[in-house]
Amino acid sequence: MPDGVASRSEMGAPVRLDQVSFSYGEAPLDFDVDFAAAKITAIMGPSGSGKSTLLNLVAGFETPQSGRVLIGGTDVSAEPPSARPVSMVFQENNLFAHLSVEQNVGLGRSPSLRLTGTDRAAIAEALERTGLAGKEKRLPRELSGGERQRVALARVLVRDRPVLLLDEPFASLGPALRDDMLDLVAAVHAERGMTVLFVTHQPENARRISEHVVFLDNGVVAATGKADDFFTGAGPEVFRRYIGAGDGDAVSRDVARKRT
Ligand SMILES: Nc1ncnc2c1ncn2[C@@H]1O[C@H](COP(=O)(O)OP(=O)(O)OP(=O)(O)O)[C@@H](O)[C@H]1O
Repeated sequence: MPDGVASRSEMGAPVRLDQVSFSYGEAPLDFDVDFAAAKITAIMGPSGSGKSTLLNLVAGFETPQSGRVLIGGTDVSAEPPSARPVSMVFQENNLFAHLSVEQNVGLGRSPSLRLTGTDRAAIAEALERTGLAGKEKRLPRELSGGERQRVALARVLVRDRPVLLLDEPFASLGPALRDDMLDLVAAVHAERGMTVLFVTHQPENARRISEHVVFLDNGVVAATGKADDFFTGAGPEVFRRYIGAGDGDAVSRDVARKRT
């Protein structure tokens, strides 16, 4: 990639949740888990198992009641989201409706949109990379769903942070477009080596780009391992039943029963 956007960043930072406890007021969530530096890890598990909450704890949108969040070995538990070395892409609502494509991407460089020549070159490069060249002046409502997610990815490119959090970012797209987007994430990961935490319900999505799997159930990490093992039937039984059952809640009840 030319100099404008991306001098290759440092390798991704490891992410650790060290005995993190958190609750929205109901059942507590307890996470004690490591995410390998510079790898893509799929976070899977039944609905309500705590996947989005885990990402929000890493991003700083939620704060642990006890325990620590470490990124690159540094305790960031008390840092606001803007101070953390993290980018995040959600399923939707990533963009400001009143700002153009170019401006939405530019926010990744400067929250006030005071952009230098280097910033503008980086933005142009990221738009080219994500297939959005020519659509710079459009507003989000003038884009397709897939294009909007490309804008969010372009912003990630210009931010160039060592950790990327993806919360079901392509769930609303059709299968072919979803595969294109996953391949784009994989290509960017191959170039930059950031640490990616990828929440998904879809085993085929996880399998396509992930090297590791963290499986959550009822607010705890129920299993971790290599994606190759998990998706070739050699993973833990709890995961095999989740995939096989196609009914996360049934598995969840089962695990809950086992623990009591
Ligand atoms: N803002 C909130 N206020 C109160 N409870 C919440 C809030 N967000 C999530 N929860 C609860 O916390 C638990 C974990 O939710 P979370 O969204 O992390 O699960 P998830 O695994 O991402 O689910 P899904 O796959 O359905 O998106 C659930 O019991 C959920 O109802």
